[in-house]
Amino acid sequence: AGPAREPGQNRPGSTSRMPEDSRARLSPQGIAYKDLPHIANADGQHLFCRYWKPQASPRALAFVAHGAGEHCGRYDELAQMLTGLNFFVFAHDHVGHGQSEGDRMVVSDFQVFIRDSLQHIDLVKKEHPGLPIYIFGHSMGGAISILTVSERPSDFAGLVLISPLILPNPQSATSFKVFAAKVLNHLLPSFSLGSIDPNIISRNKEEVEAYVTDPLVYHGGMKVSFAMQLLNASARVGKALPDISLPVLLMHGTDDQLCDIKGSYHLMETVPSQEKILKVYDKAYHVLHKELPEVSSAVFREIETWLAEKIVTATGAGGI
Ligand SMILES: O=C1N[C@]2(CO1)C[C@H](C(=O)N1CCC(COc3ccc(F)cc3Cl)CC1)C2
Repeated sequence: AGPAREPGQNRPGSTSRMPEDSRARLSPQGIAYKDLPHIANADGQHLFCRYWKPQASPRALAFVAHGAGEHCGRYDELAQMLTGLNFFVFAHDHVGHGQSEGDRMVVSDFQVFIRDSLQHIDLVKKEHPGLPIYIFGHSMGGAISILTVSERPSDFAGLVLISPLILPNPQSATSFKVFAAKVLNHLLPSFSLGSIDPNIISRNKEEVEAYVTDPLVYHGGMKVSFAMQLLNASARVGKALPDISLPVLLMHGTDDQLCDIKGSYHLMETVPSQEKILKVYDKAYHVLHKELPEVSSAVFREIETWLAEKIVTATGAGGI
């Protein structure tokens, strides 16, 4: 009956699967989740997590929500900067992204991203009770952050948004495309609308190259069903803005072709926050934290300055 097989090893042609528990569950890259920092979401899907711990005991927490098709490892530099301010930074790869489970860039409902973020935030808050928590979001992660804050209006000390998805870009979501997407979604939800042109994410060629060669970034086309979820998200964001009243730091490039800067202007006109700052970067493209050096260094400095003054006053360690 052929060579002896390890228990559980499938015989060719057999349909039985490996035991579906954490011991055997492998990431899309084939790494056992038991060897990776992870959480299991409410649907039992394993989400890969990253944690950046400060040297001293943390003064604040920061959750980072990454964007469509990318992964939280791309925020290492931002996180390192924040640990320098004694922040404990944490993030995960959203369902269907990076080293987390789920079909690539597929989500049953945009709310799954918000639900999973709140689960992770609640988990870390339990380990660090009483610390102020800030939430960061870029692009689609900006929409996730806004909707996460709108579910917990008093839980967050501040919201930092880097070229957030608020209004779909009129090019990528013309009314015809929206109509077509709605019709297609019923007929061919997996129909591909084509992938993001990497050259429009940043003017920094090295960063474009890093994006193109990053194996954890999804380079396939965007499915109609996912585009519908993004449209659903931007509609929900529009409804949530009037209830956002926490401090907001917002940054957007004038030449962003993926998320319209008009969305950020709209946010500034709509959120009732007492403190809301919009920094506009002339001629900059979409990924401001991975743009030309003068832009990205200004973005990091902006965030660092804004936060430094906030946690000083928050911990009352201000001047005399
Ligand atoms: O560093 C980074 N940043 C990234 C990549 O790598 C950019 C990407 C990201 O999140 N978005 C860029 C694309 C955009 C498309 O939007 C739509 C498309 C069709 C449609 F019908 C309706 C919409 Cl709204 C969503 C937001 C994350």
